[in-house]
Amino acid sequence: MAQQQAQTSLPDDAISLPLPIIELNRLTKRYDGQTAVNGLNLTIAKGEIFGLLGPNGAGKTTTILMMLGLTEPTSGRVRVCGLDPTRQPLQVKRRVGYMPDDVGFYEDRTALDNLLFTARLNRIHPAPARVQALELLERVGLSDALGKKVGAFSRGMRQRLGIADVLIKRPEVIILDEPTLGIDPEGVRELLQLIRDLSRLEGLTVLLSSHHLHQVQQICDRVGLFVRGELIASGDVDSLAEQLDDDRAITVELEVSGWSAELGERLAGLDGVLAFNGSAVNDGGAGESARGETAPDHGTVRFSLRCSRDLTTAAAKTVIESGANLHAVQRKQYGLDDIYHRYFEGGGTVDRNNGKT
Ligand SMILES: Nc1ncnc2c1ncn2[C@@H]1O[C@H](COP(=O)(O)OP(=O)(O)OP(=O)(O)O)[C@@H](O)[C@H]1O
Repeated sequence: MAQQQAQTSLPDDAISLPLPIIELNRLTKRYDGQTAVNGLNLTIAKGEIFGLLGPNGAGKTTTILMMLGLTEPTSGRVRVCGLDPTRQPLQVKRRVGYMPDDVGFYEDRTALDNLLFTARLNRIHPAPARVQALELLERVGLSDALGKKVGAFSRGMRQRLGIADVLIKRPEVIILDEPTLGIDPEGVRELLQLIRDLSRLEGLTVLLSSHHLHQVQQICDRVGLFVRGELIASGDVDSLAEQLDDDRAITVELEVSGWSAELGERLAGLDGVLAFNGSAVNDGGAGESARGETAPDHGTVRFSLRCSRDLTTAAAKTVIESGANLHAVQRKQYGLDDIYHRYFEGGGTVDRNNGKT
């Protein structure tokens, strides 16, 4: 009881809430009557890695440009590090590092020279700039290439140099627009790991735009799904899947020998079955059938049930009780990946009510 009283008497400000670094309220941008960003509300906390995920043309770059003060919102409010980018673009630029999808470097200059040039632009004294540039080149794994001309760099090397380039001014926030574009899978893995380490070690806030769910999933604390200028869901990966897939349908897959039409009917009739599908295994691969009863009697059949609840045990029991042989049973819950493709296939068409398969 005494403990409870002590807890309730704590002042409000004793509860540490994550500090918002980026705040967007009802942010809207229209270009010649076309709405690129529509009433966007989003808060990103200090130290967070946030993934802005969406297909081409969703409005990700436009949102980023508004955060940087490079394009003016039609309406709504943006705050980055507590600053208004439209009115205080230079202050924002000092605190935010931006890496566009195609970073521009002086191709005929070395990696080190390019970093020193950026340092000069940011008014960093030459001596500490050199120390910092060498340190950053090491951090991004380019120490061996510091004297190499950037024109000879691979896409992955350029992106890593791009990260060093945005970090040289020691920003609080880094915004990376499609950072993994055109990099091979191994390079992508290394780059994402680097971004995550930087954020974790230095408390750096990262906003990453991408249309690759897998990449965003690997490193982001939270993801926002952006489609046609609207944020249709945001949260950690699990909560995102829940928000988008209201019925959380589960698929149960069975492989059964000694199949009978009667068994097909019993399985399809289980309470909670939304849809079903069966195909014969032992007939040379042919014989895909939409309904269990058309599969051959006594043969081996792969049967799949889409269910509103987990029917794995009930389905297995039904098979065994029928006297057929259950070779395999597998429960599959659709992940964010399936949901993402369901929403974004067909160029980002979204119909939250009818878009589900
Ligand atoms: N300067 C502009 N003038 C007119 N329309 C524009 C302009 N910039 C963007 N748009 C339009 O706004 C919409 C959003 O574009 P935006 O580049 O922000 O999307 P995105 O999600 O970043 O896509 P991508 O990954 O292809 O860059 C698109 O329909 C685009 O054609």
